[in-house]
Amino acid sequence: MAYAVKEVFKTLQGEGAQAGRAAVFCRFAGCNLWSGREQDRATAVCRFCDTDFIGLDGEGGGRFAEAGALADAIADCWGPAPERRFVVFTGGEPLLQLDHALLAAVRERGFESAVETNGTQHAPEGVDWLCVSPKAGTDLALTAGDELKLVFPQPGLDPATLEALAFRHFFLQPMDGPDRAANTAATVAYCLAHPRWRLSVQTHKAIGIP
Ligand SMILES: C[S@@+](CC[C@H](N)C(=O)[O-])C[C@H]1O[C@@H](n2cnc3c(N)ncnc32)[C@H](O)[C@@H]1O
Ligand SMILES: Nc1nc2[nH]cc(C(=O)O)c2c(=O)[nH]1
Ligand code: SF4
Ligand SMILES: [Mg+2]
Repeated sequence: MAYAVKEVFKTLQGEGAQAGRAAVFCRFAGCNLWSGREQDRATAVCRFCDTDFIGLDGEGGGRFAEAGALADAIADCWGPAPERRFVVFTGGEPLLQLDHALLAAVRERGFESAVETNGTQHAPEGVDWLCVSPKAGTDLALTAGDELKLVFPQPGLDPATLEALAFRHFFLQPMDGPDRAANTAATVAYCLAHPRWRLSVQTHKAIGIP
């Protein structure tokens, strides 16, 4: 299996329950809910995406012919530190490409793995930390995992409809964009009124790191 990767970079996980933890981010190219082209945004299923996931031209990006080669690139990006090795597979939609061979290859190199997914695709066995971020107008294939992280507010997707799902953590993350300040205030108010939900701030944006 070959992998199309936009970028591989090391930073701190900015979001959710693992926020603050050093991680290599492997960002796969492509998504099933938006082409990634600005001219298609208004008609896409997912219209608020904050990410460039088109092409292979980012830092550390490229086409990797097999799992071992991509896992080597991830390990090189992490560097020599032996403890708490952590890779976050994201995109684009990582579950269009992530497979058992790649999960096994990063585990062999000492990594815990996490996935950031829109939840519309099934996940291979062996993901250590599954973060599902549902999108309005889609059907969830993944209804269990470690954290559910809903971008808020999304017209047509009431958080209450997700509360019965089998996740350990329930986060609301303010939708970034022109209305970020108002969306943050609305998210704070929702968490205060519905304590099942916790606020996830995109801390990397707040402090200006990738
Ligand atoms: C770029 S997505 C890639 C992974 C996957 N396609 C997904 O949607 O979960 C990574 C995370 O950023 C979130 N996200 C995307 N655009 C956002 C925005 N404008 N404001 C806040 N979070 C956003 C997504 O919901 C997801 O949790
Ligand atoms: N620092 C940092 N944390 C993140 N957590 C999820 C991200 C993503 O784009 O999937 C992301 C990202 O792009 N940067
Ligand atoms: S599903 Fe994820 S990667 Fe795809 S457009 Fe939406 S936020 Fe971006
Ligand atoms: Mg991001």
